[in-house]
Amino acid sequence: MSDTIIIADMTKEQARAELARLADLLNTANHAYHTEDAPQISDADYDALKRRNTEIEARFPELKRDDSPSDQVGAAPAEGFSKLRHAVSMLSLSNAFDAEDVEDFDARVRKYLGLGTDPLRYTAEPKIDGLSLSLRYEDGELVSAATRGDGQVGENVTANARTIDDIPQSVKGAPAVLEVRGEVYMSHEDFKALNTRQTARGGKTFANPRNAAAGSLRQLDASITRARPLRFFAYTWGEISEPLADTQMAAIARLAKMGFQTNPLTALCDVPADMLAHYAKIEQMRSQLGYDIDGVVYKVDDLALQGRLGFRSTTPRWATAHKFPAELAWTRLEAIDIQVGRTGSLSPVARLAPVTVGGVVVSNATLHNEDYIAGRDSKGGEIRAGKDIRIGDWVEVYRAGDVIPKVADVDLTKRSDTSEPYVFPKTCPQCGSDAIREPGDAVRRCSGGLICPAQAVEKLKHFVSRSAFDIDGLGAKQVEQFHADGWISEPADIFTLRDRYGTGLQQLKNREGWGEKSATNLFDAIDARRDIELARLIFGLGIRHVGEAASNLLALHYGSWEAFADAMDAAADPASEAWGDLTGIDGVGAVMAGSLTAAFAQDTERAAIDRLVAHLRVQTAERPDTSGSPVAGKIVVFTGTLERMTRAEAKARAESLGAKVSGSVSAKTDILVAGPGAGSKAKKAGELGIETLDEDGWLALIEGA
Ligand SMILES: NC(=O)c1ccc[n+]([C@@H]2O[C@H](COP(=O)([O-])OP(=O)(O)OC[C@H]3O[C@@H](n4cnc5c(N)ncnc54)[C@H](O)[C@@H]3O)[C@@H](O)[C@H]2O)c1
Ligand SMILES: [Zn+2]
Repeated sequence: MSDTIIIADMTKEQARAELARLADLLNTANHAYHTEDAPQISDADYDALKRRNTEIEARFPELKRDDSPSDQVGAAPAEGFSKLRHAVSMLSLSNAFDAEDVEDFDARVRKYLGLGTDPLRYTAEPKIDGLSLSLRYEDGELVSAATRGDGQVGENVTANARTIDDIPQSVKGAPAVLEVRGEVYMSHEDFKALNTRQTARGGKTFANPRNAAAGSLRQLDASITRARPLRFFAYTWGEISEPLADTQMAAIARLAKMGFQTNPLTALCDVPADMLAHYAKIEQMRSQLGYDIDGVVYKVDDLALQGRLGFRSTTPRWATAHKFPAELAWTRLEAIDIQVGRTGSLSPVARLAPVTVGGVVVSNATLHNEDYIAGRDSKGGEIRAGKDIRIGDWVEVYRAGDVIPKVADVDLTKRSDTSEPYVFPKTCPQCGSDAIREPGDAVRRCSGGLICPAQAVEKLKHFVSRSAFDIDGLGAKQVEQFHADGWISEPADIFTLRDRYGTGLQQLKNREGWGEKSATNLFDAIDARRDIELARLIFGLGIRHVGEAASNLLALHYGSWEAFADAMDAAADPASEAWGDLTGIDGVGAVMAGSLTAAFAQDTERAAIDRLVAHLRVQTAERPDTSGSPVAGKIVVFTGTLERMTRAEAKARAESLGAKVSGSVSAKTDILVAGPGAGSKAKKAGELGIETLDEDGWLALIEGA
């Protein structure tokens, strides 16, 4: 908005045109945010536009439009939902952005009430970044649930609300009519897991937990909402047949007693300084809460005073939202380090002059890969308007949810004339081997394999990780130490540690952090892992593309280490039957198969695997006992969208019940499980007369098995 006119200099005509432009922009933004759950601009930009609109209206009150954005709350209910009219409107909140705004709020309230300097109490509580929901209970039973909509009429989401664990179906000790209001939100952990699941099944991912919560609650099909882990905090109420209490604090305590979740960070404040102190405390805790908040809400505690203060057109006079500054900051990029991963990937990391972003000190940020640094996406398109990132640049850093900070922008006006574009290394900084970028891969990789110390350490860390060998007392830290001291350089070395260093325990015992007991425990824990499940061994090898789920599939398919290793050798020839058998496993594609056979065919890598296996007794993978399972031996195909489990979960569960999961429908197929959007497979199954179930039907079939 660099070319916008300063409000003080505006003519009436310019103001009229500007108000029209802002109404248009804000309308579009509201629709994208509230109706589509997919904002097109940042909240900070939206707030700035809205403020500008208010300021122009304040200077030219006669120009205020009938459809002024200042008089609007949210957006009208979306098509498809039935509508519910709120008995008491659901409004927005006025905003405060700094200490002065908070003091002004207190002064306004006092003036309105004619309180002078008499004591006045407020509550202060986190502003949850989700979407508001109104729950209506009649005689203690939940009868309806509605979103805010435009404040007067919301969307009927009763069936969806019933799927949320935090929302009681019935409450004891409530007034005959009780509308409980609060925020539906999604935790960071659940948000991440949801996006992972969505990616795995090719569904849409969400930009942030708020969008995910809104998109999940506002579903026409409640079974989708059920599959999404939503949560609810109660913080206010609508229509009530009798008062809950005399104060905000006591009313919330009563809701908590009825079984609603209420926020534990709610505090009573006697003066604005207390409010600011609580704000600072909450801001400090923000990154550890596990869910998104975007500010602190202050409310007059005395409900009689709330009643006297009442409402403006879109906001109560007795409350305000003190917003956190955007989680953005500018700082200097001091260096770019290259980290080498387990599979040799070279990952650039920005080393930053330390800066506080949203209450947390940040000194590193990810730069993803060389294209990202150059200002391009993986398809060669421009990002950041094509601006590249150079050492010495001033960069804008942001945090989204609780993930690693990222670099959003570069300030070219502060770039030094002598700076040069960053040259991404073409050799591995750890071992000097060529770093190669395969066509179609965004990542450059070290070709050094096991001679690369960085890859070796990462491989060792992976080897001892939870889903692999999971050796008690041998975590990432110990592995790094042992590797740095030359005690271990490959997994096989772990199993000779006792022979090499255990005599008298002198050496290990003398190391920092180790005593005789912990040393003995470590050796024993290592010995206990000489008996290992085939799936853990396959996963522990750390072969690229071969994850935990695939390792389980491979173990079940081949049964024993010998059979597996022989098959990998034979499958080196893509014309072989073994290759066909390998790629025929549902869940193993050609890319994974290629990666597996290459690892076995590569001499040094193969030798290291053989050295490891020589120390192990690999258990044969037992097919689970499936006698009595209704689907044992059946060939099952999944198609369409599954809403209550991921495809991988569905497959794993079916296999654990003795079914064979196949990727395509044929005359041999016994059951087709078809979710919404099932296409040709469902049609074919119909033609072949194959039993077809929906997801619920399938779950009912295997229930209790
Ligand atoms: N990026 C965009 O395009 C876009 C568009 C529209 C709105 N927005 C954003 O949405 C917000 C404006 O929407 P709004 O009208 O809902 O105002 P708001 O979010 O600033 O405040 C009102 C809402 O706060 C919520 N809330 C959370 N915790 C609360 C608590 N403890 N007590 C009381 N209320 C609590 C309630 O849902 C209430 O409806 C702004 O943050 C704005 O940036 C962004
Ligand atoms: Zn290397």
